[in-house]
Amino acid sequence: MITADKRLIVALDVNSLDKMKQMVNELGPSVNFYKVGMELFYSAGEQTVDFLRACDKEVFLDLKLHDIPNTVACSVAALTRLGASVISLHAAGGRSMLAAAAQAATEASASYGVPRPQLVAITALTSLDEVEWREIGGQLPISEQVVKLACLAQSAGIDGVVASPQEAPLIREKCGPEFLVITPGIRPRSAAANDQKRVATPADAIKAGASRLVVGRPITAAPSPVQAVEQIVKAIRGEE
Ligand SMILES: O=c1ccn([C@@H]2O[C@H](COP(=O)(O)O)[C@@H](O)[C@H]2O)c(=O)[nH]1
Repeated sequence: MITADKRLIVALDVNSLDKMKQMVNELGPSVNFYKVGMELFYSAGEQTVDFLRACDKEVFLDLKLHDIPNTVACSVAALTRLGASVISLHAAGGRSMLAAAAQAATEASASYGVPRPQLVAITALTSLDEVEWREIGGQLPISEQVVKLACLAQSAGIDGVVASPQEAPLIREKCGPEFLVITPGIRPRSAAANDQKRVATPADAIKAGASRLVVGRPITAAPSPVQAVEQIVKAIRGEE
């Protein structure tokens, strides 16, 4: 079995604690970073994070917070207590919301005695193409808006963004090497795109400057999830 690579985050998009445990046990030591999203968190709650932390796995809590500054800041404080390494919120919430969230993460981690989670801002969902983007009022091309939101998030004290690998080079150029760029929309050549529109292969995403890749169905729906992980990790390491 291949050694785990922290650049791969597996999305646990299932609807029960049992299904989550089954996948985590099946993948064993080949994966050390998991994403808990809305489906799993709303189905099974905090126990999901507790289980993963007890297994010594890192957690990206992808709840995509988007509300007024006070509500998001209080939610970040509550989630910080759970011990996730990364928490997401929407860049479109604006500068005040982003700054309040960053401050809440710092204060809550100190008061709960847990490491400060990294906050990442959702830019434009990878399921959107230019047509749907314009339909919701997008004025700039997606890539320009993504970079604009990344710069806004960075200047408000946010640690990184979630974006498509297609925008990663532009974000790197503007936001520098330390800024976290997490990319979903990852599809190995043989995998179906499903509902994703702005996609790239694992190798191309790394070359484009992604810090971490989020991969769900190409692993969790594969005939052998372990083999799928092995292939993706090899691609991340440039060994394919
Ligand atoms: O823009 C975004 C933000 C988040 N996601 C999440 O990533 C995974 C992708 O799953 P796949 O099965 O590999 O498509 C999923 O949990 C989304 O909620 C995203 O896809 N795009």
